[in-house]
Amino acid sequence: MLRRAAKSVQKIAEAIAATANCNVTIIDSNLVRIAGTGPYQEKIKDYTPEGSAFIKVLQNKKTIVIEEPGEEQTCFDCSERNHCIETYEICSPIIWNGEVMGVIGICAFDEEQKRYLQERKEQFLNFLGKMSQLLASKVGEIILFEEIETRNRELDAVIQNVNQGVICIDAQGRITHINEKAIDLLDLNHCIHDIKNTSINSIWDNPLILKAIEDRTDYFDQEEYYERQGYKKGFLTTAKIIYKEGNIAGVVSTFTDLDNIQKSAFRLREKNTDFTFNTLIGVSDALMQVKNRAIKVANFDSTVLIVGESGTGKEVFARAIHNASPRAEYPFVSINCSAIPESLLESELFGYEPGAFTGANKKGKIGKMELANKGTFFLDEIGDMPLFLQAKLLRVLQEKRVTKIGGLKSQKLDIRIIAATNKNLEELIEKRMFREDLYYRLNVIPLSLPSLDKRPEDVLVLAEYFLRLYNKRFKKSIKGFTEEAKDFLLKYSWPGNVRELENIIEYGINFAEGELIQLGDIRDRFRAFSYNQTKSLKERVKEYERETIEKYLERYGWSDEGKEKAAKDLGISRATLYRKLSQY
Ligand SMILES: Nc1ncnc2c1ncn2[C@@H]1O[C@H](COP(=O)(O)OP(=O)(O)OP(=O)(O)O)[C@@H](O)[C@H]1O
Repeated sequence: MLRRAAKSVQKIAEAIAATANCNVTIIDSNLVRIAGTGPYQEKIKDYTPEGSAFIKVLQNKKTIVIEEPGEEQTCFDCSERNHCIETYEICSPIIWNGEVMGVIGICAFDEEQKRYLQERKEQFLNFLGKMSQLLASKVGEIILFEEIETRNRELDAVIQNVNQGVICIDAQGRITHINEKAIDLLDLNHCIHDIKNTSINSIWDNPLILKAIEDRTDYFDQEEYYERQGYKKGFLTTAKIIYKEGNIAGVVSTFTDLDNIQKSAFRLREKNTDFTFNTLIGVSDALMQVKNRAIKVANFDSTVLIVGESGTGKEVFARAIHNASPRAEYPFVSINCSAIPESLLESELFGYEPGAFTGANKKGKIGKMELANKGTFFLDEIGDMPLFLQAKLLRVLQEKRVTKIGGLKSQKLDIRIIAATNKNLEELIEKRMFREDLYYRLNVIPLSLPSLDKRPEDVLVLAEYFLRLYNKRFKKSIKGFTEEAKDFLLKYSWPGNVRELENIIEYGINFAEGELIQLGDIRDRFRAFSYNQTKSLKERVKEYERETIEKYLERYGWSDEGKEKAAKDLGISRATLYRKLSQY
């Protein structure tokens, strides 16, 4: 420690030497001479003689006075005993935090100096004790300062390298720290004046960091919008107040680009459901025609309305369109209008401000439409949207702005809309259950997905595709299907379309024991096929489906939770279950 403060230690040694009119030497706890005056100056950095009195001072943490150097017992072990040039010496330990960090020695080299020290021995003992304390605290201070400097540099490196904007202000709102990322995010790169020490107000109108001071409250993950000279950006901000003795000393604010959060949230969420036109399987003309149309429209922002029976692939088409569009880097957010209770659908779509209604989350909520900003918003089962929301949705689509429930300010929206339904919207319009104006707004590019029974060429191609998919997922290596099983798959009417086919292949892979999936491995899934000969296949499947759903709901209960469990066990989405419930 003494070595780290060597320059200051030498200065203190010289000051003591001048006062005492003698020479001074200071050694550290490793017996290395750190400072010295007179003959000891040239011995700085050398080790002190072996067995010298310094070792005893270090060991015993006590001052030693050597009246007759070389003659006293203290000197008997010293390697320099016979060549000692000193005539008198006082050695005192330097103690810091209870540890000896070194020894300070005042030495006389002639009789005059000896007498001078001897006569003022008590005074010098006292003086040396004080000097040791001073030295210890000085060294401690230097080391503390060095450590603070190192921590500051580390902190600065962290602040500069985090992928978030960081701004620190003092209690008066003056910027004390701002990192490069913040400068980038706030578009301040071309600012000529130094931003540090200026008021935050001069670059940011009404920022959350100042609100934290006003409200004496920390803010966590708040949405905030920055606007300056035509440049606009949305952030997710956290502001933390720093207190000193109960008073606000400053605030540290960290903020992240809302766009990036959406992108990464989207990446995390969507990783496993990355559908592209390449993963849209099918060779039939009927499918290829819609696929080609979809590929053509993917590049443009036009609204798409996908119509098709349940399980025909409406959602995968929507995802493929999104992934092939310039919006692919941004979120694909979907909402199923029939799976969410009417009362919640509005807040799911538009979000709400803090305290908008009783029972609402205190922090408010971002609506799904806003979450989809810059990306694609998929409105599934649009035919099930209640009329009052249809009117609101229409307004949002017309104005391209959304207002949260309980909010006053509207937010600009840049989203592409893809809607889907398995209902006949024209019929719903006639029954006054769907707004005609909304229908025309959505039906810009209609895509009609053919049901699987209209494209038998796709059945085996899809079956092979799902076989590969689930082989990989379940680490199996089933090679294919027996002729009998293939024949059966081709004859079946597929009321549940591709989803049903997928479920059956997954089921078959679970039960197959040989290299090929046999009819016996999957027949159980078509139990309706084997009885009630007077009914058509479709009717029998429906009957079986109804019975199965009923059985599961009897088991789990008809509550929302029960329905969720039943849907999970049955391998269908909650939306499909609700639809089937109303159908049956
Ligand atoms: N052409 C296809 N290629 C590969 N997989 C497909 C295809 N069509 C549908 N699927 C699969 O079938 C299942 C059902 O598809 P999807 O959910 O898109 O249907 P949907 O029409 O939206 O159904 P619902 O109306 O019930 O919501 C999904 O697991 C999907 O992966």
